[in-house]
Amino acid sequence: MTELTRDQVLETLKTVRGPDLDRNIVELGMVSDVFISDAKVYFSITVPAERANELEPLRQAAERAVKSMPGVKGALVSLTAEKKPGAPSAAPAPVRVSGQGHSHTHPHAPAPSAPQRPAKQNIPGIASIIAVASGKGGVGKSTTAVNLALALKANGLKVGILDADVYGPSMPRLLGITGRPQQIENRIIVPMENYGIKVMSMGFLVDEGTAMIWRGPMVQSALMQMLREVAWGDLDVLVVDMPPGTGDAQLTMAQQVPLTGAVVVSTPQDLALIDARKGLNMFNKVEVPVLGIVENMSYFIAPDTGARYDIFGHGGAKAEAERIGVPFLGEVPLTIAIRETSDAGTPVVVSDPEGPQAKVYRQIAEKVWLGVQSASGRVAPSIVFE
Ligand SMILES: Nc1ncnc2c1ncn2[C@@H]1O[C@H](COP(=O)(O)OP(=O)(O)OP(=O)(O)O)[C@@H](O)[C@H]1O
Repeated sequence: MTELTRDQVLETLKTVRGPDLDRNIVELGMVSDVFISDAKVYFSITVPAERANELEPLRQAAERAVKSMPGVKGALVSLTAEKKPGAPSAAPAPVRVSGQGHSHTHPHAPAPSAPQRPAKQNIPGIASIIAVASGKGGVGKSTTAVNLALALKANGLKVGILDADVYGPSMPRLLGITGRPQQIENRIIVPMENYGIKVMSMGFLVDEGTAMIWRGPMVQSALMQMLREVAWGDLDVLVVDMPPGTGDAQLTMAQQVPLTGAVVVSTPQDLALIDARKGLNMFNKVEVPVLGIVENMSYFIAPDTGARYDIFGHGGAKAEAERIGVPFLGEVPLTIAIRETSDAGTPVVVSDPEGPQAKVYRQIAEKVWLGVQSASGRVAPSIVFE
């Protein structure tokens, strides 16, 4: 088979009409550079910010068109917001961050006036709980959660993962775990385990593909059961992979789980950042300290040349974090390695622990752990991060 070229992709994209239907998206100059790697195609489409929701079908049409090309194994298309020259950036949301202080030299120092959080019943044996959340789906929240957990483990901590994304549990697949957990006395469930971390997910209890209709109270009780009726043993940290979004279910969850802090994952596009800001506000509302923002799919690394391309508007999350005064935890590039290892159930932190991606996650884990220590008012133990 002949190799797929950018021109062929652009030719195909000419069949996708622009929002005003007069010309196609290529002629309208809406398509970014196109990158092809291992028969997977990556590009973004620039749209006016205010029309982003309305233009989601356009993104899907472009993705479908490319995926249907012979020889294409996959496509990742994102919408990027158009910046009007000279337009002021959106006013920062009034995010108050508990426990982060105002010092530039030590962003994690607890603020003396930090509001008292309502007492939630702690879970015996679990020293700290971190939520990994995103304002919207598909930004790589679960991928970040699993690699963060493994990076914390790699540094000697006792780690568990609770997959609270009951609508689309992904931990069984990401960690390559099959089978059902055992139940011991008093309905207590023994968590599954792989790579040295304990895991509980609704995905172990229902068959994949089984349509689950969850109503709010069911979600809450399933979550509470997975949290409190599981033999977690002693954990330094439990990482909770939250369901995407900032609706009632997420809010209740953030309220009911005794969270030490939250990590918000975003992609760099302005549009994703608007959603990320909603996530930050949600934690702010329930007075859970925000440990920081991770920018995922920050830039693209071509696997053949190792060259770096900033096609996704890299840096947006960092700027946003600075603007609203929350720590910026790090940039994770879009790489084939991260995607393929996740799909194979061997996340990059364990499959290539010395590689550049694992290093990024370890650095994020270091910052998160420091944040956890200061949010819970403890002095960081002497764990040495490289
Ligand atoms: N840095 C990355 N590089 C390459 N692919 C990535 C990266 N991060 C995530 N992905 C891929 O993007 C897809 C979505 O990731 P993931 O499932 O982690 O997102 P999510 O935000 O948890 O999604 P959902 O909202 O559906 O639960 C997956 O196919 C994953 O492998």
